Amino acid sequence: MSLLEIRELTVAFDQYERGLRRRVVTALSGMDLSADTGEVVALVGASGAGKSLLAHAVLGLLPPNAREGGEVRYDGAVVARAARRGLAGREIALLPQSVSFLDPLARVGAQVRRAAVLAGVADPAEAAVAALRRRGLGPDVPRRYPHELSGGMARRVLIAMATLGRARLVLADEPTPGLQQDGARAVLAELREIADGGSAVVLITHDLPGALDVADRVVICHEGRTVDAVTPADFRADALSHPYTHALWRALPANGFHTGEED
Ligand SMILES: Nc1ncnc2c1ncn2[C@@H]1O[C@H](COP(=O)(O)OP(=O)(O)OP(=O)(O)O)[C@@H](O)[C@H]1O
Ligand code: NI
Repeated sequence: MSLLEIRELTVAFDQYERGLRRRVVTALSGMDLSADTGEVVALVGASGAGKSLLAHAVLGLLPPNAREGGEVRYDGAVVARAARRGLAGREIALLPQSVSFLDPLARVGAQVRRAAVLAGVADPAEAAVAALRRRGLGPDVPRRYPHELSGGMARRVLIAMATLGRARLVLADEPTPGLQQDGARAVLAELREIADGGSAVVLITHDLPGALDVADRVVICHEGRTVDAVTPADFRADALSHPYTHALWRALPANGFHTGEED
């Protein structure tokens, strides 16, 4: 049994039109994903396929109008939605896709320190400064507010926050946009190291070549459901059976063909 096992996860949103009429919008219709200690599992799929929703569901972060079905198992047991929030920080670290996860009203230093406290590190203040320094963010950065950061700097702050503890599971939701190519490559290498050090990593990404480089498995989702899971070694035209995965393969730059499906 893997550290994280998601089975047939479904998510539907209740929406109210003109106040009274209720409409149910299905966003996830059956996502399966597992990730074990030592593994990097990539989750790929077009924009809107439901990747971030899956990550948020694991941490019980979906809004109250979201209805959930299926199972999320962590460390061998089904964990109910409300209890999953308690796993955030020390057990599970989220590297959020959007820099809007930063609190606009709090200084960067205070937010990184709070993440260090949640992660249970010995000296949170020292760990926060060290984590920022490690990302090339100098001594003036802790005093800044999020709006005083560039996109790339904000991304590095989020990476610092998600990696300063030793979470058993890291959910990295598109960790590389806004970073230079070298920086992006370094982040993927670091996620690989985190897995090799004994954590499980779920890497949500639009960078399929990057995913094929670092991941042990690539899970492919399409319109709210997982459709395929392949190892990078099997990501070859002659080994792929699912048509959507095949289309992703053809869309790789090396294979010279564009489907227009991906970003
Ligand atoms: N709070 C919400 N209410 C209603 N629908 C939502 C809500 N949050 C997300 N959705 C819908 O769920 C679907 C999946 O969204 P999600 O953000 O998980 O996609 P994604 O695969 O992460 O896309 P991207 O690659 O662009 O980040 C989208 O159609 C989105 O509009
Ligand atoms: Ni997303």
